[in-house]
Amino acid sequence: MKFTDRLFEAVHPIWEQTHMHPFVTGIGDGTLPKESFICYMKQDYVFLIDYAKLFAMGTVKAKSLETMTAFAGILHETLHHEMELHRQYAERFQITREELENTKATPTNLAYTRYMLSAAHSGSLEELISALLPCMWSYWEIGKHLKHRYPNSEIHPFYGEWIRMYSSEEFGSLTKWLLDLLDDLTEGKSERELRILEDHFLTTSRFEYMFWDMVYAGEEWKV
Ligand SMILES: Cc1ncc(C[n+]2csc(CCO)c2C)c(N)n1
Repeated sequence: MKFTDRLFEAVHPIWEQTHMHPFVTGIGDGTLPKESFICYMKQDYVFLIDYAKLFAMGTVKAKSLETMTAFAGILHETLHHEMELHRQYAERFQITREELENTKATPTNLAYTRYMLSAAHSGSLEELISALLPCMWSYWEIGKHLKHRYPNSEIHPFYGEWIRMYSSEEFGSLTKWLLDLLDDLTEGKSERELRILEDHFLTTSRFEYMFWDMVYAGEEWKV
């Protein structure tokens, strides 16, 4: 069994709940209040600034020029393509780039990015990939799920663009590349090592769920 098949089985209950989360279903059926979505976009923008650094660290830890080039490509894609989606949504609400960039990350957002950056700093390339993988894989799954469950969601005047981006073949092939790389890197690894990777993967999968929940609840610093 491929290591990523094992991860897919283990994460199934978390993803089932994620797909049913009211924030996610609200994007799908178009009922999510726009203010909630904008709050998510702002938190996600500062999340992506930190997250992009993981790809930069991937270029440093890569063991071949091919892998190094691929990580540099995803880094570019995130900064120029994915974050452009956020900048465009913000523009529709007259939110300036400066305001977007200066969004104060919530406790959950910070905990999530710090967890990944810490695993990436102190761990192997496999650890780095296992920690960052749910971010890409879960969005690809959500994009496909929403497109299938809500057939008109792709053409929704506000949320359609979001769904088209995350269900796109382009995002799918980036995720598949990462899955193949992790399967390659984990071949022949001991059960003890695999368990550490699975633990990173499940922890950040739970953080993905918490990110949706945090923007739905409107989490803020209390003092
Ligand atoms: C909390 C959160 N989790 C996942 C993504 C999705 N995402 C982030 S980077 C990347 C790959 C290439 O840009 C993808 C799919 C997000 N935006 N925010």
